[in-house]
Amino acid sequence: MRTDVYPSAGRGATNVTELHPPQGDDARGTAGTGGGASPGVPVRDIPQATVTRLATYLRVLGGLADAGTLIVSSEELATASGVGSAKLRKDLSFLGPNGVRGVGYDVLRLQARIENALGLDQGHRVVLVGVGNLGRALARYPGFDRRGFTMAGLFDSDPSIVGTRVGELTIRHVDGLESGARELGATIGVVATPGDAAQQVCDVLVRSGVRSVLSFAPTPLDVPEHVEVRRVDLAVEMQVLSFNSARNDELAHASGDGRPAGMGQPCGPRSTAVKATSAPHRASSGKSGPLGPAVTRNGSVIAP
Ligand SMILES: NC(=O)c1ccc[n+]([C@@H]2O[C@H](COP(=O)([O-])OP(=O)(O)OC[C@H]3O[C@@H](n4cnc5c(N)ncnc54)[C@H](O)[C@@H]3O)[C@@H](O)[C@H]2O)c1
Repeated sequence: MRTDVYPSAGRGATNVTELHPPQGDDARGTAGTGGGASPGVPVRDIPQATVTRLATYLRVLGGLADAGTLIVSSEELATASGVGSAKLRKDLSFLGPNGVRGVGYDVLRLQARIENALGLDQGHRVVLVGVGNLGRALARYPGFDRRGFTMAGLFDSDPSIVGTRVGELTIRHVDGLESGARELGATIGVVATPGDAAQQVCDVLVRSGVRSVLSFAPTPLDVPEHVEVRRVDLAVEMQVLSFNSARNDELAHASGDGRPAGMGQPCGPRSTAVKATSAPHRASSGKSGPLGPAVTRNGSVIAP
């Protein structure tokens, strides 16, 4: 890790987070990149854990809106999001008055309110650097667009793929990243290069004016104070799943249902995801499909 360039940031700095950061409600959110017009608490004061759940509510609301559902109760929305309804009401209270007691939430209105708080209402233009196995898969994913993220530019250093197309986009050489990202109006940079190239790529993104970086590289990144970095590590996610599975076994053992404690059944029917999938909670919109993915007890949404 370099520490010379941005001495006030870097690993452990408050603006560098791992995917699924500690869920403590004390951590203040980072939703202040946009929005802020909600008549509730200023977005900078929304706890990070709430910000994460707001993104989940937004996904569920999107499914409801697609299915033509107009109103959803807090219980339905909470169940579909995998949280308790009290927590959901508390989360939504940060956005100001929402919903009508005994009636529910206006789906489109709440969607717009959350988008505003998360800074999504203007949309984001994304440049992706490193169009290898992972980058290519991300570049092809159609789901970003409908959630407000437009894949605007692809960059790589490999001359054998520069000039080739992925979907609608032509891969550009990374030498043109700084001017290209600026010209494309990129607000988010995705780093999918090998670790040894990630810092250099990140520096160029920062110089181009990008203020949010999502990195899949296994190395920590140093960034100036005004830049937000999130690092995604699927191995960490699987370690969390592994831990939860072991904990569930222990709880089952302690409650005497006869199942052995320990990690002996990682794929068994007690896995959180399988259990949630086998008995998914659906909002009673009268339609079976609008909520799409099944939801785990702890709030993660399992994509279909
Ligand atoms: N976080 C996770 O869960 C996770 C999962 C898979 C992969 N990864 C990481 O994602 C990264 C990409 O993995 P992959 O399997 O797609 O690798 P890959 O080798 O298939 O692709 C890497 C791409 O980056 C390009 N590249 C290399 N140096 C570059 C530079 N300086 N500028 C621009 N482009 C450059 C290469 O030409 C290649 O196209 C790796 O760092 C890998 O460790 C993370």
